[in-house]
Amino acid sequence: MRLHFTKMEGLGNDYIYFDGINQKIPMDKEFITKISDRHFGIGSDGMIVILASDKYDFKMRMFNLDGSEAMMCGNGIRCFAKFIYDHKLSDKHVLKIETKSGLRIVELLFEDGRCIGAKVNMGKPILRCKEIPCIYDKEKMINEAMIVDDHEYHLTTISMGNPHTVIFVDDLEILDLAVLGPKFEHHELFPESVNTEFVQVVNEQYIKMRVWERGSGETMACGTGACASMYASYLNGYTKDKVIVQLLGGCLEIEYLDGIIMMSGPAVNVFEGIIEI
Ligand SMILES: N[C@@H](CCC[C@H](N)C(=O)O)C(=O)O
Repeated sequence: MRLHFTKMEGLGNDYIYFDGINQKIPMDKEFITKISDRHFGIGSDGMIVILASDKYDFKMRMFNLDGSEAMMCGNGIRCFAKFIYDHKLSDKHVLKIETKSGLRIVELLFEDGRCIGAKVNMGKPILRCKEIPCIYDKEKMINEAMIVDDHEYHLTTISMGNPHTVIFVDDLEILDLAVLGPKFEHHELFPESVNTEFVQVVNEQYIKMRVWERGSGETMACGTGACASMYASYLNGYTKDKVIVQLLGGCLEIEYLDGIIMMSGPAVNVFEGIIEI
């Protein structure tokens, strides 16, 4: 069987995109890990499938590098919307997309008639530990001290449809994420695991972030993680309600407006191809 795919990236957070409306896409762990492998496969942080929705315009399913399915993907949903437009699956400039964490509304951004990115209504950040889920004896976890591997970290835990814990640090560059990331990813506080963001506040409108994603490891960027980091910075009084988040792969603009988080950023095609399976 031959499957058409498009490799796309949002700030270097790259996924393999399949039109699952006009072709039947396998969604098992073996297939996803194989095509995502950077030596033996196409190479990516995971896979995203475009599907028909009975409720909204389209439905997104998103899988991490290890084959686990996630509820939401911020960088992925911008590319998802660009894929729909570029492949003429719809000519709408505002799309209603069904995700595992509910409806997300995406407005395409254009330059010289070309779709270059999107602005996404990322919904309400969730702080209640039970809903994240996070096993903690208080209702919320905002700047709570935790000892992990003999070090004290202060955690602010938020769901953006998927779970995130945000840790403020003085210097991002000295962190050994390959060692530190898995300690949080597999911590007993997080029964469904967690994405961990390490954040350095530069000023009230500018933060830097590195991420250890559950199921994919360190990635160049994480859209939901940037939203969680912006909201954690705002809640802890470090920033205003609109910030630029600088990630390894570039910048996102994140705003907290009327209880909702809005995210704007690029979406880029890398290449298209056919894979024989
Ligand atoms: N890179 C993504 C998030 C992908 C899912 C995440 N690893 C999870 O399992 O929740 C983004 O841009 O938001």
